[in-house]
Amino acid sequence: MKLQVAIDLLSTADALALLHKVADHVDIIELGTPLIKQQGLSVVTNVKAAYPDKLVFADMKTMDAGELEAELAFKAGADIMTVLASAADSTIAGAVKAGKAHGKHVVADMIGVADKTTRLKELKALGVSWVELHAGLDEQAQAGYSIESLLEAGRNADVAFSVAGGINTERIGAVEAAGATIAVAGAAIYAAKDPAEAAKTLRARIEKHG
Ligand SMILES: O=C([C@H](O)CO)[C@H](O)[C@H](O)COP(=O)(O)O
Repeated sequence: MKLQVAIDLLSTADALALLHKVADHVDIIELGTPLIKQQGLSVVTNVKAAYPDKLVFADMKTMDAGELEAELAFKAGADIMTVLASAADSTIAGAVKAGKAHGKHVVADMIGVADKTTRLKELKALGVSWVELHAGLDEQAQAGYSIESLLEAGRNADVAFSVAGGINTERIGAVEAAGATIAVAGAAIYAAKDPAEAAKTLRARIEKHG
């Protein structure tokens, strides 16, 4: 299983400072939606220039104009961009078309999708590279939040998936056991006292589970 760091900081300088500490321990660098909204797509270009050998993931959360927004992300240097799974099929198909034209990946973010089983099948047919089973920051803040419903959807999925939603050292083993190909960790790394140590520990948990 690969490790993706989600950077939900608000400046390119802070993102680069964090990456200086953690890049060696992660496979995929995600530039979070708030970061892209604050800095624009220049943050994607700057991070890709600094880390050309890493996969750079632009968390666009595109809801409309799929082909256009995917084009913008890929032209800025992203290797992977996200479209919302709740968007119209035509939006997702447009993003996938741009992904194919650029030889890059489009990921469908399942945030807010209630009927996961049906949508997962449709997304596979639409040709996304993988789906992200995701509970966003607001959902995580609700009382009684559990990652289990994401893992259950993953166990039953017939498509490659990543998981995002408060992954930490306690939860990452269950994420891998559910069959995820990528674990996404945001706050567990960027908000840690020692981000390098946090990323290293998450990586070690993955290696321990094989
Ligand atoms: O995608 C995310 C969220 O919608 C804000 O942009 C997070 O990056 C994702 O949830 C991973 O972060 P953590 O949940 O803090 O691990």
